[in-house]
Amino acid sequence: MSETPHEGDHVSPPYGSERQFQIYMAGLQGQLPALPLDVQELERRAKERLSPEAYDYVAGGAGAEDTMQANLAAFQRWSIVPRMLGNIAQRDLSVELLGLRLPAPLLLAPIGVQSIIHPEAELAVARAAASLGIPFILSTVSSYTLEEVARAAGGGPRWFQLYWPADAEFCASLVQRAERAGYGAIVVTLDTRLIGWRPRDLQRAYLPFLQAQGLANYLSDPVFRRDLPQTPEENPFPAIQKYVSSFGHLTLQWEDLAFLRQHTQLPVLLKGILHPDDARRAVECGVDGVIVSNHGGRQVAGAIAALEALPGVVEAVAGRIPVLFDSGIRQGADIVKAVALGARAVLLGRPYIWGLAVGGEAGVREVLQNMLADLDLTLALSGFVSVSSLDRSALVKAERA
Ligand SMILES: Cc1cc2nc3c(=O)[nH]c(=O)nc-3n(C[C@H](O)[C@H](O)[C@H](O)COP(=O)(O)O)c2cc1C
Ligand SMILES: O=C(O)C(=O)c1ccccc1
Repeated sequence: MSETPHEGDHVSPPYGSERQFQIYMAGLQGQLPALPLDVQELERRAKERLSPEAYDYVAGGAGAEDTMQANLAAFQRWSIVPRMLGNIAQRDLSVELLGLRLPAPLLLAPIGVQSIIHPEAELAVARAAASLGIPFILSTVSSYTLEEVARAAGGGPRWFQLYWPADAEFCASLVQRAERAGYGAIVVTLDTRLIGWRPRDLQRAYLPFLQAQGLANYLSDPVFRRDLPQTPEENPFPAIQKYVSSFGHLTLQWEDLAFLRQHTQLPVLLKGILHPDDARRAVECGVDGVIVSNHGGRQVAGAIAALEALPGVVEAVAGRIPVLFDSGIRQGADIVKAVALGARAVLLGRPYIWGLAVGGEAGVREVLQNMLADLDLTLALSGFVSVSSLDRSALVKAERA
């Protein structure tokens, strides 16, 4: 089994200017980038490849999708104020996170049921991430088992996202499998104990896991399988039924987090924190990190934009544990802004799924390489040589709406 990398042996991404140069030089040989660099254009290309229901499932959000849009708009309300004439020859995008040194303040967000996007699904994503030393967070509802995905990742860093099931013994089984398979942290997603009101999916009556998609970690689990009247191979419906009825653990409360500590040695992070009081509560519970996120606007229509929630959470946590961020990261400047507002690192969501749809493993890698290059150049041109030197002084609140 693979070891997760330790401090010091991270893969350094090449400078953004090197990637730029490669792209221009390849162009002289008549070879243009395989994927659109513009993320909206990339999404349009993905839409052409995907079934309408799979596209809408990924692209859509809760209610009138106002929070999903607000996530992007919030980045426009902060502006970088670049500084000139620093020495920017030597640059370092790396950050320390829970004992790991990451090549950049970037991880891949957990996204479920990727087999609706591409047959290689999470395996392709794991390989692409590992090739760059970027950690990925595997969803509980993955299309391949967490053990299969771990093998695909080789020695690449990986975390496991937990949808905490109602059955405690099954919950323990999942986290222990993740620990054995070399996942380096457990990310407990708190914002999706029920699925949000998503008009696009409801209009099509589309729920991927009702077609037994995304159940790999359930069907491969001895505890989950134990009391089924028939094996899932004989008849998938009892398993689907059991999955649906136990998915959201609606009576779970803060006190129950101690249960995880008793069943795993791994660091625990809470994903979906938006309120400063919840952030304080998380610190009091002894968790190792929080992720500010509104699930890409897929859960509570009308919820606060994730970036708007970030400063309040950072203040409440007061440096005691790392604060991560997702929901709306689309370009290098967005990472700069989130880090300047106090995020240790960010999670990339939908954009890598568009890369997967258009180009499989190579598509994901290209999206990541472009993101890293864009981040490096944006940082350097703003006058910074390291991610760790970014702070609020890099930003002003924009005048425009
Ligand atoms: C299609 C889709 C499936 C997702 N599945 C999961 C999941 O299984 N577990 C989870 O914690 N978050 C899940 N998320 C939320 C992402 O981890 C992340 O919070 C979100 O995509 C960030 O928003 P953005 O993609 O707009 O940047 C999913 C998001 C999408 C778009
Ligand atoms: O669709 C989602 O956002 C999500 O998190 C999810 C929840 C359950 C199963 C698959 C994905």
